[in-house]
Formats: sequence, structure tokens, C-alpha cells
Amino acid sequence: MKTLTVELGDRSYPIFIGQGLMGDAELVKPYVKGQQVLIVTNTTVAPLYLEKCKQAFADFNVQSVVLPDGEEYKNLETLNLVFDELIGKRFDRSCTLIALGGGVIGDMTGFAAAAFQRGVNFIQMPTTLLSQVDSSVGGKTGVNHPLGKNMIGAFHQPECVVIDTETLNTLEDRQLSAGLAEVIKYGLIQDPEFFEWLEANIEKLLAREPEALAYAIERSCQDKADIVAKDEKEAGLRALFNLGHTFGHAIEAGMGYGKWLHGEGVSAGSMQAVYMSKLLGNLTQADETRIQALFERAKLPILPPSVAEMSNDKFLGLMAGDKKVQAGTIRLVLLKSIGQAYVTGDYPQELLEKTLTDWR
Ligand SMILES: NC(=O)c1ccc[n+]([C@@H]2O[C@H](COP(=O)([O-])OP(=O)(O)OC[C@H]3O[C@@H](n4cnc5c(N)ncnc54)[C@H](O)[C@@H]3O)[C@@H](O)[C@H]2O)c1
Ligand SMILES: O=C(O)C(=O)C[C@@H](O)[C@H](O)[C@H](O)COP(=O)(O)O
Ligand SMILES: [Zn+2]
Repeated sequence: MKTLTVELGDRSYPIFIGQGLMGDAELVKPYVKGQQVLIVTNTTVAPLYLEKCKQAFADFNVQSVVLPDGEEYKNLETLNLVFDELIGKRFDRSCTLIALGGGVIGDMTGFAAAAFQRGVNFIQMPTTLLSQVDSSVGGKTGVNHPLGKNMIGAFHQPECVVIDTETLNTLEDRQLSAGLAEVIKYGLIQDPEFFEWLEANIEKLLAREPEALAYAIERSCQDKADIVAKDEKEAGLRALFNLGHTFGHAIEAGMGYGKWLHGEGVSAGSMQAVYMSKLLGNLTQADETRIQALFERAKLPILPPSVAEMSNDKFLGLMAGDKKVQAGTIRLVLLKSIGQAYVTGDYPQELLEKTLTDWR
């Protein structure tokens, strides 16, 4: 087992990474406050892992709530099912919630924990690659609104993150690829050595070679933890994790939540950001080709929906609602080079429109 730490002073917490950690009662016991535990999961993950997860909390009064599965259910209505359970079963302020599932479950459980009785503890038990490398770490929680992704939420850090890499054995190939989009993101924004490692090892990751997966998860979590420690609430630096997301979130909302996976939106959206970075003279054609090749080898889309499916105006309308918008300016994460990203609202509007038109 590897242990990393998200350094946040007296709110610092560990990320445990290893095979078969799910049912380990001794590992999680110190992070459970009180006696009442509510495991939040969904209809796909429950038959696979709920019983095993319950074993880890056998010393407590453990209950569970099973939500419908899908990005289209990441909303206030579904969140209310968690509150129904907490309030109906008289959970008190000293309870602990467990997020057992992918990023949708993690974001919703974290938000429920942030809001229930103004804040209770929670533990992340991520079971998708995407949630193990990204969403379980850093305390961004929330739900979607029809007009925009993650528009309602809170920063609320977990007590610990338990990454059982064995859970990836049951994940669909498409979901594994979606997780790789966020892994590649770390290389692009801040870790050029990791980008090179990914170029050399992407097929091993697709083949789920345990050593390669463990390394990619550890390195991603370390990269994420480093920036979260410096900028927990996204005053600046943390916004780099949004590479490809201003475009990608627009695709997810515009096409209807669940049609495009989050990682697929990030992949196509990152290529839109790459193309725009090339137009600005930051990246060469060779850089663009190299980045595109890695996303393609990871079996990810590099083009957004067609103009017929999603017009430039629709894109721009949704992008204008992004959380990084300042004084009406759409701020984007662009690349200076492979491994160096920056946030800017200072670009000619025609360049954004050219990107939306050309990169299809
Ligand atoms: N909070 C953050 O920092 C952050 C970061 C990145 C993404 N996100 C959010 O995370 C969400 C995407 O997360 P995701 O990609 O994990 O999607 P997801 O949670 O929808 O999970 C993908 C699918 O895999 C299933 N699944 C989960 N674990 C499984 C397993 N071990 N075996 C088989 N099937 C399994 C799920 O039931 C679901 O059908 C988006 O809502 C995105 O906005 C949040
Ligand atoms: O942790 C972060 O910060 C991120 O931006 C990680 C992203 O991968 C993730 O998709 C996040 O939910 C997007 O944040 P948002 O603030 O744009 O909703
Ligand atoms: Zn993301």
C-alpha cells in the first residue's frame, strides 16, 4: 500500500492506494467519527462492492442508500434521496458518509456531507479510474444544473481517500479511457515527464497492467494533491485542472448529461484548447500532433460534436456560464508548452470562434 497526503494543515488527510483495500476495517476505523455510517452508492456499484465495503464498517451502525446510476442523476432531486435517508433515519451530526462509486457518487456524497446539518464527515472510496486519479481528491463536491455542470456545490474535504485498485477490474473499457483523459491532463498542465511516461505506457494502462495503473494513479494523485495544498479553493493555480473543461462541460450539458462521458468531454475539449494554443503561437504543429496521438491511443474522442449537433452559439452560450468567467469574459486554460498551462481571458474573440469552427 502507498500513502500520500493532501497537506492542508489540521485538515490534512491521507490517500491510501493499494490492491484489496476495500474491506479493510483497521485502515478506515480512525477516520470514522461517531457510530452512524451511511454508505452512498448506486445501482451498478452496489451489487459489486456494497457488501465488501460494509465489512470495513462492521464495528459501526452501518446503513446504505442506493441511488440511480448516471450523470443525468447528478442533481438536487437525487441528492434529496440522501437527505431523506439521513433525516428519516435520524442520523446525527457525528455521522460519517461513505462515497462508494465513481465521480458522480463522490461529488454528490461530498456535497450531502457538506450540507447535512451544516457539515459532517465523509470518506471517499472511489471505484472508477477517473475518481481514483481526480475527483476523490481535493474536496470539490456538487451537482449539475441543466444550464451548467457542477453549478451547485461546496468545497468539503474528505477525512481520507481509500483507493482499491482491484475495483478497476470490473470497469468498462469506455470508462477506463474516460479516466485516462484526466491522467493525460496532469501531464499536459504541469508534468511533462509524466506525459512522456504516458506516451511510453498508454497501452499498458489500457491493458490494465497493475503496476502501470498503480504508478499512474499515484503520480496523478500526487500532482493533484500538490496543487490543492497550494490553492485549496481555486484562487488561481488550481484552475489549471480545468484544462479542456470549459469546452468539455459545455459538451456534456449541451448534448444532454450522460451522452458524452466527462472524460470524453475533457479529451475533445483539451484538443480544442490545444488547437487554440497553436493559433496563439504557443504550440507547434508537432506538439498538437503529439498530444492528439496520445488521446487517440487512449481511445478517446479528439473532436467535439459536429456543428449540426452543437452550434458555435450553443457552445458560447454554455461556456459563458462557466465558473471561471470574470466580468463576462470567458477565461480558458491554454498551454504554453506540453507541461505548462496558464489561465487567460486575454485572447482575441475571433480566435475562440475560429477554434469552435475549425476544430470539428
Ligand atoms: N470533484 C472533482 O474534483 C471532479 C473531478 C473530475 C470529475 N468530476 C466529476 O466526476 C464525474 C465523472 O466520474 P466518473 O467518470 O467516475 O463517472 P461515474 O461516477 O458516472 O462512473 C462511471 C460508470 O462506472 C460505473 N462504475 C463505477 N465503479 C465501477 C466499477 N468498479 N466497476 C464497474 N462499474 C463501475 C458507474 O456506476 C457509472 O456507470 C462527473 O460528474 C465529473 O463532473 C469531479
Ligand atoms: O479539482 C479541480 O479543481 C478540478 O477542476 C478537477 C476537474 O477534473 C473536475 O472536473 C472538476 O469538477 C471541475 O471543476 P469545476 O469547478 O469546473 O466544476
Ligand atoms: Zn474533470
